[in-house]
Amino acid sequence: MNPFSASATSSSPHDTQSSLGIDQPRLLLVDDEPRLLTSLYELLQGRGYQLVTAATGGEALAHLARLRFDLVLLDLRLPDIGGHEIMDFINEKGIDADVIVMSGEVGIDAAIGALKRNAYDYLRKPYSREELLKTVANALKQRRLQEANARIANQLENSEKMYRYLVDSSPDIIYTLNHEGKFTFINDRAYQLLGYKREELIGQHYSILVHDEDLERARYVFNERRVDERASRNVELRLKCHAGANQERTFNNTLMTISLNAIGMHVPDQEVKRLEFYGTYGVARDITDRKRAEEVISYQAYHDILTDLPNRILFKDRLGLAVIQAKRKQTELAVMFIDLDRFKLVNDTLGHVKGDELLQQAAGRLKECLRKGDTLARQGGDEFTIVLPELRDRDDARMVADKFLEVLQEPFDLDGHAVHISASIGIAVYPAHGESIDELLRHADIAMYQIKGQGKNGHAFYDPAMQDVSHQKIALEQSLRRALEHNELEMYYQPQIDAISGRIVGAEALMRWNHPTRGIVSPGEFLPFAEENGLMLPISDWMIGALCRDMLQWKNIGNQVRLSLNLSPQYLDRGDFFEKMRGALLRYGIAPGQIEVEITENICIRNPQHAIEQLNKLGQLGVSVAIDDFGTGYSSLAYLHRFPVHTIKIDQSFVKEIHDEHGHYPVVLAIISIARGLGLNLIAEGVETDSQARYLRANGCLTMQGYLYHRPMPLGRFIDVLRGQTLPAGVLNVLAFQA
Ligand SMILES: Nc1nc2c(ncn2[C@@H]2O[C@@H]3COP(=O)(O)O[C@H]4[C@@H](O)[C@H](n5cnc6c(=O)[nH]c(N)nc65)O[C@@H]4COP(=O)(O)O[C@H]3[C@H]2O)c(=O)[nH]1
Repeated sequence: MNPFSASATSSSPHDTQSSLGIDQPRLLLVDDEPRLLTSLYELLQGRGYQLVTAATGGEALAHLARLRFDLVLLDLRLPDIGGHEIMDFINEKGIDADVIVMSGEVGIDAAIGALKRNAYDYLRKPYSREELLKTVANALKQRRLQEANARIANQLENSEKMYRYLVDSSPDIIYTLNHEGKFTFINDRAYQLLGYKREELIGQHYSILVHDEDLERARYVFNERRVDERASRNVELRLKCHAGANQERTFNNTLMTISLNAIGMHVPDQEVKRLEFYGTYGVARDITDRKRAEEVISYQAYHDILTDLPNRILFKDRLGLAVIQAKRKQTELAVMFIDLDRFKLVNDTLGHVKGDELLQQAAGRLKECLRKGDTLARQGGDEFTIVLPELRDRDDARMVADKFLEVLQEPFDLDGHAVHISASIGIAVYPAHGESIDELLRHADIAMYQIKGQGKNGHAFYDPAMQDVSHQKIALEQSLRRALEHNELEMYYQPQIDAISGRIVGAEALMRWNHPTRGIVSPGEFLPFAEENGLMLPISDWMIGALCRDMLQWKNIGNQVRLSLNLSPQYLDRGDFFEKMRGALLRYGIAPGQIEVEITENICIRNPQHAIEQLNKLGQLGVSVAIDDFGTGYSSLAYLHRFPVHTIKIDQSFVKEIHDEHGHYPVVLAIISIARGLGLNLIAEGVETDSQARYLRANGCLTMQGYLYHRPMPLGRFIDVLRGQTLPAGVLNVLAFQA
């Protein structure tokens, strides 16, 4: 039994921890010769080693199985199990311990056998103490180095793994190029983004990826040699993707925009003692989506989304450039201002969606009339502007304008509705009509308004005399405001006659403006203007008050005829219209049943729900509703059921058609039968001749309004006429004639 084995080790029986590094190296001393084992033990003791001894092969194997050793000092000749067998055991079990064989064997075989079994060294007994100590120290040193190496190798391997993982799972393309610009490494992302496999790119020149137009810029980045902060950063380039192979990108699989950072790679040159360039290292980020978003944003900033045309900002820019060019080349250019006539009507009647569709179709037609280099833009609403650079002469502009009018005249198909519109076009020519952008645009606008004022559907070149017209407009606005303040407005009344009895059954209130210098101005001249300038609401407020005051005077003569008043769409749209009306009737003590409001068909379709509510409230109050100008608007018959309508007025344009009392006028007949079918009252407007009156009467329209009976008249005269109701028919006619 080994005398040292119990005391020789302080390790726990299950201790398998290496003694190198943290603890002292652990050595197993194996020798069957007690004296040798003791002297070996004593020799190594106190030198910082943990020592375990074994006197037999079996004992040695037991220790090896239980503990981890750094070094085994092994005698070959043991009584039970030989040294070689112990080494075989060590090798087979993969025990990580170095072995120094100490043997008295003189034959070479023992030494060869030991070295074959990976012995660290072979010491022939008797060995010198120094030799043994040195060999042990060397073995442990080598072992320490090996372990350190293994640790470093392991760390390197881990770090390599980590970097490879980071590189391959990076959202960016990461690559290296050699000094010739050929790929030496590229990560997996290249395949996902560009559609090229790694092996397709390795060895290829970077230029196969770069968009031709960007090659020049790419040269600097892909050949980047700098490594400091001056190295390329965030350089934008377009790369070509592998056609078809790209699965991830759903759009634009031919080009990808990247933002590229690159730095040079260098190795120390031993001979000349400086850094030698051997390639570049780069990271490319896919910024296609961002670029796209930026492009969309910038496109939207300069284009009209509805029609896809340049907007006013881009137009001004283009016009500015065209003016500079024209100045340089001393040529003329034309600026046009187009406003679609009747667009508002379409928008109000068919709704905004159809209105938008009309604008799109109109824009498409206008675009087709242009040459390359011309710019068509949408200013907003139904207004378009055009610049025709390098005009040969004004006839060119005239021809283009004619073409515009021609293409817009064709009916537009809006979901089965054939819609007709026209346009008013104003033209200003550089330099004659202005040299600055604003001047040209303003003058084209003035020319356009001139056409509008002249009945629309045409074009006109700017003329300085037109300035007067626009000044007149400003003056008109000012004087209309003054008219309200100075009480220059007045209500006239036109009687409505029962054709059978010849009696006045109602009257239509029509507004007049007693202009201080122009005399009596009819509403057609100032009300549309008031609508445009926000004056319609105060004017309508005034109208309600004036009507109520006037009606009090009829009341005083004991007359109860019904009064029709015209209601502007803007007024009906206003939330408090109903309250105003009710308040006024209450204040003046007027019976609502005496009032009928006239609305045009278009009002019913503009905002049907609101209109229905307002008109229903009026109906509940007792006020009745008449549809004016019936048959001229866009309303469909279906609306008649939805509105609380009591009366339809046949528009005077249809009445005018009647020349022969025995003729056939289908539109008039259709309107009469609609009124009859729906149980509505019917009034014919603009009756001027006996034959018209007779035709209407014969076909069932019994209430007439028109010059044949009475012209619209001021209140005083109207009251006289009402008083005369009791007079014989002949006297009535004289009164009518005087009016
Ligand atoms: N040729 C001819 N014309 C006749 C005859 N009988 C009546 N007229 C005219 O025909 C127009 C009928 O009025 P409207 O259709 O409601 O059309 C009106 C109405 O839409 C609007 N309007 C008139 N007064 C007011 C008002 O107080 N408020 C609002 N919102 N609109 C008004 O202005 C339009 C034009 O009014 P006025 O110039 O007064 O023109 C009136 C009237 O003077 C005739 O036998 N022959």
